[in-house]
Amino acid sequence: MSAILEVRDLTRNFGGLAALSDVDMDLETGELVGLIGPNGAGKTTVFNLLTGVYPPSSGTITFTPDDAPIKIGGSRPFDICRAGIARTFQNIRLFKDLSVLENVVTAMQQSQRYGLIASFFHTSAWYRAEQDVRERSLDLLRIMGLEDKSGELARNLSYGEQRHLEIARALATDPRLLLLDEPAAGMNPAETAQLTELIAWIRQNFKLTILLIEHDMSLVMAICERIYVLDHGVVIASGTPHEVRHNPRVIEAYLGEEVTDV
Ligand SMILES: Nc1ncnc2c1ncn2[C@@H]1O[C@H](COP(=O)(O)OP(=O)(O)OP(=O)(O)O)[C@@H](O)[C@H]1O
Repeated sequence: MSAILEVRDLTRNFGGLAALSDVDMDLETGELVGLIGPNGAGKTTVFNLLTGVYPPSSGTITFTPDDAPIKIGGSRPFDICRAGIARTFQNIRLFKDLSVLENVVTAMQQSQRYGLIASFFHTSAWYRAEQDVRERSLDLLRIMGLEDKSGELARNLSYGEQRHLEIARALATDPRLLLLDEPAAGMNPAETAQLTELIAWIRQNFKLTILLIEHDMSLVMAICERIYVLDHGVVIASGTPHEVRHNPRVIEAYLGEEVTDV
């Protein structure tokens, strides 16, 4: 295995607040890694820096999807997405007034390169490419269990279905590294169990590396090979689920009874 992501001394300040301080993190290609910590620990800020929402105050992020390392700290979100990092959001972000299928199609089109002339004159090559995007989008909806809903407006989906659609949109950009921000938030235990299996399946079949923020410990402990624990912007522990849930610093910081019970 080789490192697909190497984060060194990552720091982000908001005014006087150190949201992240000197964070180091390594992801091997193909790993499924959890990022946990109490509210306000800095988890989403890690995702925001990895996807270019904010530049780091200092530190480096090196993404190596293939052989050539890419320094992404400070790059634009669009370029980072093109390089192969996709994410979902804690607060679902969909085009609520587009159909389910159109939501995936628009995400997939972002990562397509049409020639200006082809898209302006709607050449036959353009039509073929559009058809291909539509078919691959339907395939993704099938995988996410949303095929029957492809014509529905996104706003009419249940909360759990909207979370599945977000993942389909992220997969549509053909990522190498997928960042999932609380994918099970708002789901009941049965939905969470189903999602847990789906995430493991996606990782395996799309040959993805996944970094997962999640408060639901049953999901984290079930599928993550390694876990990083943040508290007040600092990595206080990392290791296997077993190591992390028995780490006194972690228990004290936030997990307490919940993790020892898992
Ligand atoms: N754009 C911003 N401006 C100012 N402060 C911010 C900004 N983004 C995050 N913060 C602060 O940085 C800290 C870390 O926030 P972050 O959202 O990364 O935490 P989190 O671990 O994802 O929390 P939660 O589990 O509640 O989502 C918090 O104190 C938050 O208020």
